[in-house]
Amino acid sequence: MAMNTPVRRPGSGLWRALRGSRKATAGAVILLLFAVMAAFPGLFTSVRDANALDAPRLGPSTGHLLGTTALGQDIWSQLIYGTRQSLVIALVAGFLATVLSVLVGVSAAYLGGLLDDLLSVLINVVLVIPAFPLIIILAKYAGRGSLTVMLTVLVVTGWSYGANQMRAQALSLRNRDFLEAARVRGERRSYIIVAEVLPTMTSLIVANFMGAALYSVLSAAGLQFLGLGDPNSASWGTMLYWAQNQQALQTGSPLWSVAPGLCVALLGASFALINHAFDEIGNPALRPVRGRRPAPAAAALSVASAAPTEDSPLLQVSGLRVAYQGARGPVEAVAGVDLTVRRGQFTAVVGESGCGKSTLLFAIAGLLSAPAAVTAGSVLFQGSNLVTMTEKQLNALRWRDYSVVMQSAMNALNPVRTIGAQFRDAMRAHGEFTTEQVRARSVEVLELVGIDPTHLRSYPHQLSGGMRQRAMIAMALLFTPDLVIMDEPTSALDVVAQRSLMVQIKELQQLLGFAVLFVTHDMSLVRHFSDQLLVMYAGQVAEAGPTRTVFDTPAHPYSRGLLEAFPSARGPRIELRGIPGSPPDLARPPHGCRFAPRCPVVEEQCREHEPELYPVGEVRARCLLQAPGRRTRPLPPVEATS
Ligand SMILES: Nc1ncnc2c1ncn2[C@@H]1O[C@H](COP(=O)(O)OP(=O)(O)OP(=O)(O)O)[C@@H](O)[C@H]1O
Repeated sequence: MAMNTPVRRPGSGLWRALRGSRKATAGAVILLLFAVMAAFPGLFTSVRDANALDAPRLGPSTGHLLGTTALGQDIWSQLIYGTRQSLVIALVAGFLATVLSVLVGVSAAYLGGLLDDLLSVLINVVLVIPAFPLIIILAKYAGRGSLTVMLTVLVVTGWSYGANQMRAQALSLRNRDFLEAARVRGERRSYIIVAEVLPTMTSLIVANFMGAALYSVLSAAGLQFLGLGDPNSASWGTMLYWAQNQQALQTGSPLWSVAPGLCVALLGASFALINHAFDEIGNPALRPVRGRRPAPAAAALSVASAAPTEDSPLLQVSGLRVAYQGARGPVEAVAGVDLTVRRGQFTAVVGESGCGKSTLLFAIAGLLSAPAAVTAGSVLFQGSNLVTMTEKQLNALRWRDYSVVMQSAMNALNPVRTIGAQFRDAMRAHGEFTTEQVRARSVEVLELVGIDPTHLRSYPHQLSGGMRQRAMIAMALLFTPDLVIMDEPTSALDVVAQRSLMVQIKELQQLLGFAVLFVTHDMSLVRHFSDQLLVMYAGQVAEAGPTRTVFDTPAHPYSRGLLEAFPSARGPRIELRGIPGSPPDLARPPHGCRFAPRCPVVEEQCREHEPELYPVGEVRARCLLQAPGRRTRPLPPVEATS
């Protein structure tokens, strides 16, 4: 079963996020004020009848705060009494349109098949019809004046946009592990939709309600202004209609027009603000993140780019340090890593969870986002320092010269776009290509990874996990880059699919000649595929060297511990031991050797002195037992892998 990133469940987190949002607070305050006005108009005006007459066209005074209309009605009172109808239209039409959106969108996505096709066509047809002319026609022929007709018209024209969003969201949820688990548990379909799917869509549903309410308040005011509502009703739109009818602006009564217009705008703004706040909570990509690509530290900037020569390495990482700024101070997840990758070389980075592998990869790919930042060191790729590049410069290189394959293809592929459309986007982001060129290249790379090109028309959920990951690899090869960076691309697959994908990556690498930087916590996976191995522990390189040598004669007790933690398919049976304890808290790494608290061969000196990377034959190991001038004691070969 595929492991996917967790889905936001509603709960205290959602409300905490809302309380912290200035947009949501401002919107809620305005909405609350209008709600109080609608419920208790007597608190705001002493006039009991908004149609009571006084002298016409009076200016603002203490008796008539905003003056009077052409008939002599008090404008302020009309405004207060008009709040109720405008708010009721917004809330009722918004609610009904949202219910319809959820029903259609979620049913289409979850039930699939012919029903999905039919409902999708319906949604798209309603979406492309220009809404306002349709509203005018419907309102005119359905009968002018009735509030029920107005509400019906607003709901009929206002549900389709939301339904499209609901369908997309439900589609992306459909294959999530927790829904799969609910199906396996034998839960009924309707129960899964109500109890499992809908709660995860809370923020989207509320955002949609706010959007539909905004649409209703503006459309209702527009219809009433055009005279398609009840001209005797108390509402802001009707006030606008009469003000326009009696030429308020031209006859010296501007407040008659401006005041209801302002109220419509304010109520609309309150819905828009809350809507946007929910959008930001549901979609973190919308949040304004300052320092999304953090400025590199001065130490990093000081490393100049070097002109590449014939035999200079493809990638040269030197003294790289990356820290996450947390509430308890910085957490150094990458603490001075050196790494060299040559053209066509397969380099594997291994280590336990939390030792800094992914952070290292993200730093190399220029994909770090706040609170992580490179604090020192350089990443020379083809001679240019990626650390000091701007986002624009990185974008020009990324995908053309180096590409990145993420851990879970289900999350990296857009669930509502076909594979072909996503390939096309990736190509067109890097140059001008005709439709034929895009198609030809897409077919070519899909065939390279062994997927039938007809799947260019498939959506991600129509492919198996292995096929999705292969499609991601095909996308990474669109421009035949020199380096492909892979972050545990096989972790969501079963062992058979894992092995077949690894074989395929190796074959492609040999065919096309690109280098691979591959992160995994499973050493056995890369044994037969990688040329060099980088064993990471607590943000540092524990051991680095040719894969074969590290497997045969590990020079660091941690490498040895990792090797002893998995069984060998061949060779004698041995007891699997693993490594006792867990990696240290990187906010407070231990003094001396970071591995000392777990090391089976620890000595007193290890707790006092921090080891460097010492050369041991073909490899380098960060172990004081291997330090020149100290005791050199190669660890015995690991039986299980011999
Ligand atoms: N957002 C964050 N804020 C603070 N610290 C973080 C954050 N993300 C990661 N870290 C720290 O960085 C360390 C390294 O994390 P990283 O994800 O790079 O490890 P990893 O080896 O790739 O683990 P895994 O195999 O589980 O992905 C973690 O142990 C944690 O202390």
